[in-house]
Amino acid sequence: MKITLSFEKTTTTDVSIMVDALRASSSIVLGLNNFKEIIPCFTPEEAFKLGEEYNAILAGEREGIKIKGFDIGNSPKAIETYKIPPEKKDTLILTTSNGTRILKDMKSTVLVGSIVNAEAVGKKSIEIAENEIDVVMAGYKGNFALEDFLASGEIIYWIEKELTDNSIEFEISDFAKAAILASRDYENVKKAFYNCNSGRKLKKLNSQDDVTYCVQKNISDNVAIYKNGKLKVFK
Ligand SMILES: O=C(O)[C@H](CS(=O)(=O)O)OP(=O)(O)O
Ligand SMILES: [Mg+2]
Repeated sequence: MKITLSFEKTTTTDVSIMVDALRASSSIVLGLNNFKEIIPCFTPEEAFKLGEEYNAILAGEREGIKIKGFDIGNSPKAIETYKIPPEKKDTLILTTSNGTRILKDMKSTVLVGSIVNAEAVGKKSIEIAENEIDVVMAGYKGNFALEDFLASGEIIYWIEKELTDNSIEFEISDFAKAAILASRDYENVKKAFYNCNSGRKLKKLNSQDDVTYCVQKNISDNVAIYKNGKLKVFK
């Protein structure tokens, strides 16, 4: 099994894991506790159209702030605890600056991962991959994002552990190994989540609670799979 780490675009047609730790991946993984399906889309206009078509709830942000006319921002906790009105379907339309955009061009089997489901997504990726798993950091508008690197390291740590425990031969790229090493000290990981660009930006927007929520390790067994334009829990 070959394990790699990439930025924005995947290098495989086998299995990719999209990682946008602050906050899209966490919103998707935890949002699936409340919504049966999440439809990621790329513009607010598209979201409004899909919202009507599916009689769905709208969530998303631009510059970290809830989009005008939307029901929820890109807050994992707000999405997870949102009370769906009886006249609406339990479908969520989600548009964010980075994570949902990254999903668009992936031709592989795509799972969604973060710190909150690192063990679950790591193990599931091994079950379904033929010979390659590529962990893909979403980043921030074309730039490297520290939180995605650290969350990817946590996921790859679990992939390596599972492969070792099951005596499956593997090869991990040096970039992926670097992410594992960087992610081992959990206290430092937490500090980094609060002090990275996205963490500081969310603090300024009074959304630091979301950082606290997103940095919790393995609180969910949900593995989201992106298929036919929809994200659902992969069973
Ligand atoms: O809402 C988010 O957390 C980010 C955008 S920003 O960093 O707050 O501007 O979007 P995401 O697609 O989850 O990276
Ligand atoms: Mg992000």
